[in-house]
Amino acid sequence: MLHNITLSLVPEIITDNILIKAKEIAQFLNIPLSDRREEYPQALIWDRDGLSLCSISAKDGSHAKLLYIDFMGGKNGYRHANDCTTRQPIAKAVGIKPGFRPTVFDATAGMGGDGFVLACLGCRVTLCERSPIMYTLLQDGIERARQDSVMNKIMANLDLIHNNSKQFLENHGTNYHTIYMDPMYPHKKKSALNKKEMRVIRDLVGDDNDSDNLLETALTVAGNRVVVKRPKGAPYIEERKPHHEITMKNSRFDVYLTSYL
Ligand SMILES: C[S@@+](CC[C@H](N)C(=O)[O-])C[C@H]1O[C@@H](n2cnc3c(N)ncnc32)[C@H](O)[C@@H]1O
Repeated sequence: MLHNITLSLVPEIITDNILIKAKEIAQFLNIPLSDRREEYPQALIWDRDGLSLCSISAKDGSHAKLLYIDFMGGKNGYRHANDCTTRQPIAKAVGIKPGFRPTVFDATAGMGGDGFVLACLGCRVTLCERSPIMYTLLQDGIERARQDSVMNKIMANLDLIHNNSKQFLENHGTNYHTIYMDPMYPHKKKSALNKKEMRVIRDLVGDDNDSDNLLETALTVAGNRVVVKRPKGAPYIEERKPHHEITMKNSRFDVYLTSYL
């Protein structure tokens, strides 16, 4: 049971269908569905824009959005419109080549941003997320994008599953050319997590301290390669040196080629 969080609907969107769906979400998350969100420090608020995780002010019950997944606007919309070329580092890292689009298992879906870019570039991507709240927010973002005629074509490349990726890969991992991982890096100082969203996700899901086990499994099942995103200067997972690295301003991709293992 998640503590101190409720699901709350704004009155103007309430219909019978939405109420049914809201009850399903509350049951899945094991949280109350309440119209008294001022009694909770955090709430998943469902309004005309969709679902967002919000902090609630104890003083006056006002809310501030912490996490909201939008594939059509914001950073994702910008990347789709202006930055979706096969020259970008993530495309090279996962093994996109002229005439070849790898199937990708994104083992650490998070906000879905990296998986979305790969879907825009024509890869079939399976997003896997173990945090029930992150999964619920992602599902909502994907469903909204599917209602848009342009986005729907890209979203057809994206599947979403709720699971621990290690467990899923043990049974189905050989179906993918590339396994992609971007685990939360255990920063000592909070300030090192520069993006506000990443700080919120870390508060929600904690550090992904089991990423070494995930990498081990990924390396045994991936068809072609495993790609690990790391902050610049971070040690390799398990001190395992990759076959090559692609470096960017603040981060890098460690690329492990399964044919050389
Ligand atoms: C740093 S975020 C990923 C950000 C993502 N690349 C993006 O573009 O938004 C890491 C996410 O991976 C998820 N995660 C970590 N280990 C996982 C595992 N073994 N199975 C499923 N999800 C996992 C965490 O819950 C968290 O939401």
